[in-house]
Amino acid sequence: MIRLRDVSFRYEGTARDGAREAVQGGAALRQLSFDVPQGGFRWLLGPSGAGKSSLLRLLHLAVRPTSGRMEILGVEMDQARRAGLARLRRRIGVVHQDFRLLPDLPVFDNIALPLRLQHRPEDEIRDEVLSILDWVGLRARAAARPPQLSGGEQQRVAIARAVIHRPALVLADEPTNALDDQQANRLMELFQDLAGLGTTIVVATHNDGLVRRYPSHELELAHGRLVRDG
Ligand SMILES: Nc1ncnc2c1ncn2[C@@H]1O[C@H](COP(=O)(O)OP(=O)(O)OP(=O)(O)O)[C@@H](O)[C@H]1O
Repeated sequence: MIRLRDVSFRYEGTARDGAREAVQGGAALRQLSFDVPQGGFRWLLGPSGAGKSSLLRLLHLAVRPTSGRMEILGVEMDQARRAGLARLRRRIGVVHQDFRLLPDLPVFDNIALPLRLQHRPEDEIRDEVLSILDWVGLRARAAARPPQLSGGEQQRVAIARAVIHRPALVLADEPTNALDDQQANRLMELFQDLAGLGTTIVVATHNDGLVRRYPSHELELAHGRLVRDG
């Protein structure tokens, strides 16, 4: 469950997720109020600069609202302590626009990371990673390093890493921009399956064709404001 009430956000410091140094400017997000129920799917739409990535950063707890109230997975942000936030973030899977894979680690270990953070037994990790590598069609590339992969392959690794630990919330920023139509359709089927199992999913995209093929509830931003919720 996500709940925002009058949430505004202005870049003033450096984002914890390593976003570029903040610059002076207006509010990136203005007075957003919306809910997403557990297991809900939302398209996040709007032109470049509308605030989609900023909203995903906020939902990923990489930055905090400048004002307003925000509840993520049942935790009210005001009350959340730093330790609690780290725990909460482990229940969120993210596909970053620029993938953010660890370049020196093999594909296998990149995907295994969220499971290792959960201290899962290595044999279990091996089974889970190999099975998702099959699903993304990259088992043969398990030992490769991310820089040796194509953009589409890297994006599929990023997707596998985001969902392997069955997070309660998945946030994806343009997760199909390096995929062909068939791969994008398979990703949407995965998202639909995950939502059916109770995962909340928010996907920012400019892929109009995909949105037409998979019509769903839309959150649309313009100049940092929510102009559509339906
Ligand atoms: N780290 C930052 N520091 C300062 N301003 C930022 C930062 N990141 C984004 N902005 C500004 O916040 C506003 C919203 O940007 P954001 O990246 O959230 O838009 P977007 O809808 O995701 O765009 P795109 O579709 O191009 O990714 C823009 O005015 C942008 O310049």
